[in-house]
Formats: sequence, structure tokens, C-alpha cells
Amino acid sequence: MRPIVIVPACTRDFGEHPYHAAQYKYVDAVVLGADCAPMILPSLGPALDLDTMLALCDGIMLTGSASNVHPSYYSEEVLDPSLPQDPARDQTTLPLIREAVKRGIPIIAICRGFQEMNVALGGSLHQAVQSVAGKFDHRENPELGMDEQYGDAHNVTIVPGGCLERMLGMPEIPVNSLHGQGVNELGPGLRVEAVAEDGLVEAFSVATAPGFTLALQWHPEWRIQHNPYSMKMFGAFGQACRDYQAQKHARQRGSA
Ligand SMILES: N[C@@H](CCC(=O)NCCCC(=O)O)C(=O)O
Repeated sequence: MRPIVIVPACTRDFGEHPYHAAQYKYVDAVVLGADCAPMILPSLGPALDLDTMLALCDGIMLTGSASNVHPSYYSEEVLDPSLPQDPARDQTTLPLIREAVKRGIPIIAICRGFQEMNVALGGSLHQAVQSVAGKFDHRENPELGMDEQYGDAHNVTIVPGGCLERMLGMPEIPVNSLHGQGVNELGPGLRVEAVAEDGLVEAFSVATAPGFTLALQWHPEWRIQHNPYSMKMFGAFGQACRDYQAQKHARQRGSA
């Protein structure tokens, strides 16, 4: 059986009705990149039976989203109220992340997922990176086509000795960039794995976590099979999910 990877949904309105939604490319990446079985998790917030869902899963993928993590979670006021938020997703993923890290459940986090992981674990964000002295504008140009928006935008330097360097074996890789927010303070116990040319943190892992953790500001899920770096990262995540699943089944047999 393939490991089950839960993918927390965003809340989106389609017509008059709110939906729990996840984009195809993230769900596809779990299959094509990690060879795992994706399961979209409704963003029920406090109504979610966290214990049951975490007992079911063998991994978690936190997706990107146009919505921002509410800044009250890192003690700030909303800077730009015109930008979208997703309180239901915040109320679902922030406690989910803390509990999953504690249990050693493998996590891969992308863009908004990267940001909510940092906030969940005690960090803070720049609400508008482009307004920070010395930082580039990391947003995509919405007037361009999708292939250009998700094309290479800048390089990231891979920090020597980290898990990302072990996965990729490269000192630097090109990445895409579609975000207006970014890491300000990194949460305690988080390890920088890659930085952009302007010094912005672009990847981290949880040094104190018992399990696999990899959080990426860029989008490896985009046309994943055409990007060898993305396939290596998702391959490592998938293997971590298989290892976690085997250990969980061994524990269950041991207690049977
Ligand atoms: N809203 C945050 C995170 C941006 C993000 O996740 N962008 C990707 C949205 C589209 C997709 O999922 O591919 C920010 O602006 O920093």
C-alpha cells in the first residue's frame, strides 16, 4: 500500500458557495514525485479530529496559496487588507504542523505552506518583502503566461551540510518565485537550507524534529517531472513517508 499524504485544503468560493479546494499540481506532485497516495484534508479548524487524521496519515504536504497567514499569529496587524486571507486554513494547519512535527510525521511545505510552517513553529514573516530595504520583489508578474510565471526567477544558495545539500548535491539552483511575503524571523530550532541572492530565507528544515521536514518558498510541484531537483526532493519525501508507514505498522503489530 502506498503511504497516505494529507494535503490540507484552502477555502475558496466558487460562485455562491465556499469549497474546500486543493490545486491539481500539488496533488499530482504527491503521486508523480513522491509515489504516495494524496488525501485532501478539509480545513475544518477546531472541528477537525486531528488525532484521527494524524493516525491515518504517513506524510503531510502543505501547499501554496494566494492567501496569507493572518499576521496576528506573529503579533502584527494586517498591512494590506486587500490581500486574501484564509482563517479556516490557518486554524487547521498551524496546530496540525506542531503536532505532526512532534510525532515525526514527514512534512514537505511549499510557499504559503513554508510560511505557515515558520509561523506555526514560532517565526514571523515580512508581509511585503518588496518593501523591505535590500530585498528584491519576489512576486510573479501576473501579465505573463503561466510557464513564465513559474519559470526560473532567481538562484538560491544551498547551505552546506544541510539536508537539502544532501538531496541535491548542488551549491546553487535556479528557482521560481511567486510570493509577496517571506521569512522575517525564523522560528527556534529551524535550520536554514537555502537563501536567495538578497539574503531572504528560501528553504528550511526543523533541526529538532524526529522526522523528515523540508519547507520551500519556491514551487517544486510545477511541472515536477521536468525538474530533476524537484523529483529528488519529492523522492526523498516519499521515501520518508514509506519509512514512517513501515515504522507505524511495526508499532501496530507490536501492540497487537
Ligand atoms: N500568499 C503568500 C504565499 C504565496 C503562494 O503560495 N503563492 C502561490 C499561489 C499559487 C500557487 O499555489 O501556485 C505570499 O504572497 O507570500
